[in-house]
Amino acid sequence: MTRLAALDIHMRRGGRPVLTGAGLSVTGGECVGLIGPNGAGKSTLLSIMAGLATPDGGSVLMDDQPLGSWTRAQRARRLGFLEQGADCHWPLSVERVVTLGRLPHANGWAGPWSGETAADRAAIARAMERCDVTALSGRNVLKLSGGERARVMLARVLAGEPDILLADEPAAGLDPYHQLQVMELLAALARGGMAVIVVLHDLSLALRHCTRLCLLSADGRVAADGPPVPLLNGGIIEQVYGVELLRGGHQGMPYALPWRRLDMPAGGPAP
Ligand SMILES: Nc1ncnc2c1ncn2[C@@H]1O[C@H](COP(=O)(O)OP(=O)(O)OP(=O)(O)O)[C@@H](O)[C@H]1O
Repeated sequence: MTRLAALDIHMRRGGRPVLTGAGLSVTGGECVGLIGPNGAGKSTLLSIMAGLATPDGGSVLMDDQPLGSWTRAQRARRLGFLEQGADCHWPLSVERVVTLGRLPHANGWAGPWSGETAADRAAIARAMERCDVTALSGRNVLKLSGGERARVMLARVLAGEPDILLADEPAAGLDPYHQLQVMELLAALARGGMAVIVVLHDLSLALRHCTRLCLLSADGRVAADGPPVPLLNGGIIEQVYGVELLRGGHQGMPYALPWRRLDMPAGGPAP
């Protein structure tokens, strides 16, 4: 069954149309890469699917029921949303920030850091380990590097053990090791049954780790939606981004590097 679906979404922002009939769905076991140029509406679509923005037209269904028919608490337990550039502005320890991710499960806690159950503590520890932030546990989150903080914010979402994860550029700002680690984690979560949608700008990460790609074009529509390799070979990605891609393969996996803007001469920029 489709776990989360956005159907025929229309949305205006700042007085102009951003999404013009976009649709996207995800089932358990899928890791869907949402790609497209800056401003195409990827974050807007994700926030609509998370129930944080109301579209001008179209609908969002969770388990085939309108998202609005689920209570806030039900949504919070099932839908994990990592917004673009998610951050924490309070001087809390890493462990406390991650613990906040358990709030949707806090049946009558006296406070956010008291009365956690063994299940809460296990989920917090697992999320921290998966995001490689266990060693940072006692550190003030405001004193971490940007990339460390990004991993803590992902751990906070995973601590809630959602069965749908919407992650907006979780690899942005991470070093190559942690980019791979985060993408391997998302792919593994999907293989374990989670429904994952991840916004990405790195096409090689998207090709390698996603089971499907959804390409939004600048006019706010879905230009293509399907398995990564045929999508890449079809040329639509290059057309929508306006770039030539340097394509290759390694160990049976494809990669694609932005090589040349299509509005530049074939030899590239003048020296
Ligand atoms: N609060 C807002 N008010 C006005 N316009 C907005 C607002 N939020 C987003 N927009 C506009 O909506 C369009 C889509 O923005 P969105 O953030 O969804 O794009 P995106 O595809 O995620 O881009 P990026 O790849 O740069 O993150 C952009 O043109 C943006 O300027």
